Amino acid sequence: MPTYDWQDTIVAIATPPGHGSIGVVRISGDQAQSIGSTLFRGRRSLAKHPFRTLRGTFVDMAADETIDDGLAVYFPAPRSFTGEDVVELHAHGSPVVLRRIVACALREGARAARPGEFTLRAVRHGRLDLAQAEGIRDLIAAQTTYQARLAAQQARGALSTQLYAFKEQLLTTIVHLESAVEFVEEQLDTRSRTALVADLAELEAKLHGLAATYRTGRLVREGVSLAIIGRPNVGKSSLFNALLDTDRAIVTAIAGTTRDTLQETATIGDLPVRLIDTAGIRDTSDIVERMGVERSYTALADADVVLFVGDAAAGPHPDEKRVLDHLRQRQAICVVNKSDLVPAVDSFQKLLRQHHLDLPVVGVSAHTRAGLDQLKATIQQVAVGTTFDAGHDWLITEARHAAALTTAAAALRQARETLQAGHSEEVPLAGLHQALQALGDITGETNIEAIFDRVFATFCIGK
Ligand SMILES: Nc1nc2c(c(=O)[nH]1)N(C=O)[C@@H](CNc1ccc(C(=O)N[C@@H](CCC(=O)O)C(=O)O)cc1)CN2
Ligand SMILES: Nc1nc2c(ncn2[C@@H]2O[C@H](COP(=O)(O)OP(=O)(O)OP(=O)(O)O)[C@@H](O)[C@H]2O)c(=O)[nH]1
Ligand SMILES: [Mg+2]
Repeated sequence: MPTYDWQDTIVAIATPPGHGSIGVVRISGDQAQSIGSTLFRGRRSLAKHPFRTLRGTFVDMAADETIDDGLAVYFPAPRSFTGEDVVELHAHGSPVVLRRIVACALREGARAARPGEFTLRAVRHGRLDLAQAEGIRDLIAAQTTYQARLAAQQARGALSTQLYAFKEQLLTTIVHLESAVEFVEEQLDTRSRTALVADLAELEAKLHGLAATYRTGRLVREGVSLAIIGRPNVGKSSLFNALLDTDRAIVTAIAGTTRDTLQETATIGDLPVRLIDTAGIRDTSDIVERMGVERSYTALADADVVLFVGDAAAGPHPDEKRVLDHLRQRQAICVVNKSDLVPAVDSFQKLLRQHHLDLPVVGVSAHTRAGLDQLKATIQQVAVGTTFDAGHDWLITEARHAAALTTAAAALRQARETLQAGHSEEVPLAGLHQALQALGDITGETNIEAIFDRVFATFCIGK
């Protein structure tokens, strides 16, 4: 566990690695201004012009050489992102230049920042809570607009505000019970016990409800894997390309074209999706094709959602039976491709009924793109259910939060049951304090270094 050396002045490149039009080096801590002023030479001094974008040059004192020319900004504490003195140096986006500026700052007494350390300091100085910090991290990592929106709301405190309301409610109950413990004449009568029990049951249901959104929230965060399975030549690779909007996979009229699985990521609706194209499933003596077919079965087994593709022109085929046997108890969709040639949704519905499978069937054409929108909507529905955008105020996207909410709800239940059973107030109080602590863990109020270490290890350096 690293001990936090809060006195150090830290430095890091804040922009992504690689060549760009500009690049930013950020310095935070007591010495930020003096180190920044040593490095940056302009007509106007940083110290005397806070919050101003100043023009000047970056110099390497030891080599007595100008490194680059650029801009610098000084944010005096506590009016900065970290709540400490911060200096930003905006140079050209050359990794060589940026690394050299960092090296100069290190020589002047700064220390290289660890992952997430700027944000950690913002939390430490009360500029953000832990859940907001995680929101910033998730915003940076977001792959879909929906993920970004959710993460930005969390960064602005949307989750923290809800938790705050829960904690207030818990505290009111705690105060009520504590005073019954303190003053014997304020013993709880049966009526107020009943009212408290009802309040706790309501709060417990809310916590459970919020924790339960993680099922969907996890998918929003991690995405779903989607395997495209079917007989050779039904148009799996064509469908893969159509869903990706590229010519990623090779398509030919020859059955057995795809030999190995291919993976690409895409966004379907609001979901990040990992699409997997597979080799057509059939008996074959070709050793390469046979290995491909084995991989198709593995992809079929591992996928969150299976697209079972049939050929409308060819109609249902006896060989399809072996694939259908793998679709029981699975999240799957029957896709009838080549529907531009002949409509065949009915005959595939019949095939499924014969095998006692109840799957949605969607007719599409990878060629004309007809039915693709309906297919995408069906994928989203099968993956996350109908609840996706139906009335969630909020989605929990973080396992840590879901676990803490579940712990809190369990502690509340214990408190409620002991209160109801007529135990003395100390017993339910212990549960209530436990619940309060679990909710506090989410926003980092409890300041447990172990939690901080785990969370901030998932940040990038310079953030
Ligand atoms: N150049 C730059 N852009 C950035 C950041 C940054 O650090 N630098 N951010 C970092 O992730 C985000 C913005 N976050 C920030 C939050 C607070 C303050 C800040 O200095 N707040 C002062 C107000 C300063 C003023 O308005 O005069 C304060 O609230 O007191 C700056 C950036 C996104 N864009
Ligand atoms: N008319 C029509 N033809 C299609 C459609 N989709 C694919 N095809 C044709 O079907 C043939 C096979 O397409 P692929 O996408 O390679 O089929 P596949 O299922 O990946 O085949 P394997 O990789 O061999 O398993 C090609 O000639 C495609 O042009 C469609 O929607 N309509
Ligand atoms: Mg193929």
